[in-house]
Amino acid sequence: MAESTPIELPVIDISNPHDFAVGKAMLDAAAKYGFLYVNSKGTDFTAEDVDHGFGLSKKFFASPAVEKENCRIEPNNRGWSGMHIETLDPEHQRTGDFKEAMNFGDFKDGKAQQPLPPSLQPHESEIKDFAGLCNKTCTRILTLLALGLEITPDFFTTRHDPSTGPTGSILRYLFYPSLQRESTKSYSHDRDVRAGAHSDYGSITLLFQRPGQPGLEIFTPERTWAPVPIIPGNGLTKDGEEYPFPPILVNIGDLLSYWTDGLLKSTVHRVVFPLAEQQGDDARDRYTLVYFCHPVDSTELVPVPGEVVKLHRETSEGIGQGVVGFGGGAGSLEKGKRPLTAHEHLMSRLEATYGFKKDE
Ligand SMILES: O=C(O)CCC(=O)C(=O)O
Ligand SMILES: [Fe+2]
Repeated sequence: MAESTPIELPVIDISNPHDFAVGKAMLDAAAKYGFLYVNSKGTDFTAEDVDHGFGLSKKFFASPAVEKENCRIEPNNRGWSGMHIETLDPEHQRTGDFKEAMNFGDFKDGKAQQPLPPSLQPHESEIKDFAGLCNKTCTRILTLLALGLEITPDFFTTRHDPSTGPTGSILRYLFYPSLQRESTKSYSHDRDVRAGAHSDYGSITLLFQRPGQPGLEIFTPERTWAPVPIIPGNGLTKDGEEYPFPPILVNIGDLLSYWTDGLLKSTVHRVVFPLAEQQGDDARDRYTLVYFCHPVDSTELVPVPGEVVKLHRETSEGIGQGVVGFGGGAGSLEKGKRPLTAHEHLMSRLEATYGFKKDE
């Protein structure tokens, strides 16, 4: 079986979040693929920040299971989920995802609002700082998307400001053990996957990856699975320089797709064991850091204003056909019904994935 052709996505420089042309380029990519890279130079991160984040994640996943057990994931989506606990594509998966994850919710006055395991307790402020940098980078991206949509530049950022109220934003450490680990013994190539096909729930997602640890694939408009390279193109920036760390992969989530009536695409993706890994020549653990950015819980998802979304709404046939993010589009709300809040939108998605309702 041949590995399919990798997808080519644009790499966008977000160092100036007020550049209209960059906003348009970002909107184009978000509307066409739902995925794009941002150049790691011109974000709010240094290579050291990112290395340090991965270091903490490794330390956590290597810690004893009994310590992680005390931080088990809760219905608020915070905490640790062990191997096979999450099943992102329950219709097609026989076994849960071949991964472990640790989710951190909002920090308040510098403190995590959830139990932290002993391996991470001494690092609370570093984790908070990393989440803060993620939020800052998302502010740049959301400003550029607003420019592209020709609405007030702070339309999204004022609604994603965690200092104004609780949000559903999550920083997530992920660990996908290689096929040489004991915990992947039961893996069967025909039936199993590292993370099942899914779309993300929030506004935008940032994904940090490590060189040499591939696995992400996206479902293309041609209805094929395409691997996403960790470092795109020839591995260098447009100016022929090396990236300080692999470009951050950004994707649009269901909520932002819903909010823009499907103009921005929430693209289905999954994580697999790459062919080389399956053939046993190149066993690699994969670690990723993910930031799911969500609006403040109380945000009402009234349709995003402006001519760009309006024109899309008038010309698109997608509304109500399951391609505009979960639950139709904000613009197709029946008369007399109140808009969903960001919190309600998230809860409906989480219930569909974890089935928390069933256990209540
Ligand atoms: O780890 C990855 O590569 C992707 C993770 C992901 O898609 C998710 O957690 O939603
Ligand atoms: Fe995802």
